[in-house]
Amino acid sequence: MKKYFEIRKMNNEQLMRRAIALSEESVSRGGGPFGAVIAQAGRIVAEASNSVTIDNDPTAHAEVNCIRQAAAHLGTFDLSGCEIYTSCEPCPMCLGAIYWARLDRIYYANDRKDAARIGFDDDFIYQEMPLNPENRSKQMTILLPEEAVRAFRMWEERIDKTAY
Ligand SMILES: Nc1nc2[nH]cnc2c(=O)[nH]1
Repeated sequence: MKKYFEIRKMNNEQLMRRAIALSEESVSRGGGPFGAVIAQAGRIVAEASNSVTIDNDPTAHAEVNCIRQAAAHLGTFDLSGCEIYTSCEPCPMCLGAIYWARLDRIYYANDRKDAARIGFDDDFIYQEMPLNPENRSKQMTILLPEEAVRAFRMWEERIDKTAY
């Protein structure tokens, strides 16, 4: 479904207020209390809220949903030149997605501690990140790297690839 956004240029506070409004609408609909917008030179190109419980998708955070919409809307996986406004500091998954999308800048309102206070694991996952894998609560086991390396070699050797 194609969405048409306002062509009005908005300032940082207006864009964040839109993200916050989306977070409130989300709670009213039974979703998580998170909203995000992506803008290009102050003009909204995508907006989304958290839909984890609505879509049964644990990755459906507001920022990830918003990145997917912006990329679809602009027809590119490279969102450089765009900025994200999110009602809460991105969790590590969303921060990774923001880096992968090459977004220029992040604005956020609530932070990871605020999210922890209402029961979300954002801060816990941030605490796990710098730990050595053997000290994390999630076990990680290396398996068959000598077989998996074949695809990496194929990629390295391919001359007409689309790098990202
Ligand atoms: N920033 C952010 N943190 C979350 N924690 C759980 N869901 C979300 C989300 O959609 N956004």
